Amino acid sequence: MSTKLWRLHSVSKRSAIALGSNMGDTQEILEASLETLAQTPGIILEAKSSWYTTKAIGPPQPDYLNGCAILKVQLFPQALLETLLTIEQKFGRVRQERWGPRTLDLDLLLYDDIIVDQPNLQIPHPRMSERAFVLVPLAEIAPDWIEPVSQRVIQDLLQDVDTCDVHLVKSNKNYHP
Ligand SMILES: Nc1ncnc2c1ncn2[C@@H]1O[C@H](COP(=O)(O)O)[C@@H](O)[C@H]1O
Ligand SMILES: Nc1nc2c(c(=O)[nH]1)N=C(COP(=O)(O)OP(=O)(O)O)CN2
Repeated sequence: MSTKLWRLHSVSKRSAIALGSNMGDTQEILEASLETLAQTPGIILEAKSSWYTTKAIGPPQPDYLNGCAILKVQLFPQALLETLLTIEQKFGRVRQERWGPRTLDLDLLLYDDIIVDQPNLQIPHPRMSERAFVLVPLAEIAPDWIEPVSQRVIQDLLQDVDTCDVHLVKSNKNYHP
């Protein structure tokens, strides 16, 4: 995947992303999408969480496999979003109904401590603080990251959500890229 120079910071920023899949070989898709991200110019994979099965929120559909990753990025937020959407398509993502099933969903959760409110991009992700399927894996790899709107750390936000539908499938504890 090529990256134009104007999309590169000279210094690295830290970003958190969420990964989800409930169609196809979900674990294979999530692992391969991280590999693709790690091979993208301007992106270094810093940490990945364990994988969790989670009950789908939205219309009736299969359970999801969810996880999170921390990236060191030289891409500006819009370029990072564009990269995520391109990788979703590469893995066969088709947009149909809202919150419908998908081979791959990559959401940009956090980017350093900045707040972005643009028509096509909101950071922090506007629904991350209410989603156990995001907070459980994110708390594993970034418990002390401050969510800049609420000014609360991730492990604190996790205390306010019901985690009973989030189950550990594959531990990536002690994973070092
Ligand atoms: N923080 C965000 N991460 C990913 N996508 C975002 C974000 N903020 C706005 N968007 C827009 O949402 C759709 C992608 O929807 P999904 O169903 O989550 O794939 C895309 O058009 C982004 O521009
Ligand atoms: N358990 C679980 N449920 C879900 C999941 C998911 O990953 N895990 N993703 C969804 C899709 O959210 P989408 O990215 O389409 O919309 P958003 O803009 O609200 O994140 C909807 N429901």
